[in-house]
Amino acid sequence: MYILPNFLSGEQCARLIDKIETQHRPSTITGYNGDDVFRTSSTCDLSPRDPDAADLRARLSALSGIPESHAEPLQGQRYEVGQEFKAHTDYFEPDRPEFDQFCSVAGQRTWTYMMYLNAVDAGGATRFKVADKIVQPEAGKLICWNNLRPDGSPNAATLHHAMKVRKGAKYVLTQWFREKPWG
Ligand SMILES: O=C(O)CCC(=O)C(=O)O
Ligand SMILES: [Fe+2]
Repeated sequence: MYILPNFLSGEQCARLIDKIETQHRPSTITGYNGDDVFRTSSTCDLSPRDPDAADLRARLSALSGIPESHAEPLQGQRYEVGQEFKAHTDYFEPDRPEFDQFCSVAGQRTWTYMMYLNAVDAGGATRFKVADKIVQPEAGKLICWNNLRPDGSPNAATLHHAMKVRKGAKYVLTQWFREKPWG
């Protein structure tokens, strides 16, 4: 895992928080596991034509060396007090029925690039249980990791939990990349 503080400017963070605030829907998960409170946050789908989304896609592509065409649409997440996303991985489980539906065109998710847009008053850290690492939200901080091992198999050590916000709100932006071009 890599961490890059101050990847986004304060102005860009504020502008993106505004966009998430004006447009968000309840978050979903790709494989229902019977837990209705597994992911309680809201999600904002940013248009690929949004100037900030386009700028970040280009910057993250340059940083990662992954072609822009492999980028999923940029997503914002918003957590209120008590909201969380329990321990999960970002790759799609190869043995689950939804695998073909989600991976048939663009393939598996490879790298996750996640940007924190604000510091949270209390709570809201991202805990990597297997890697035994806790990352604290900080405005503009980028964290990234590869969801796959060198041989292309899913890396279970990327398991992570967006812990409950205890005070204030939390906003993040996530850019996921795929093995093949998106759409
Ligand atoms: O909000 C976080 O700290 C993590 C979010 C996350 O893991 C996800 O959206 O896949
Ligand atoms: Fe995640």
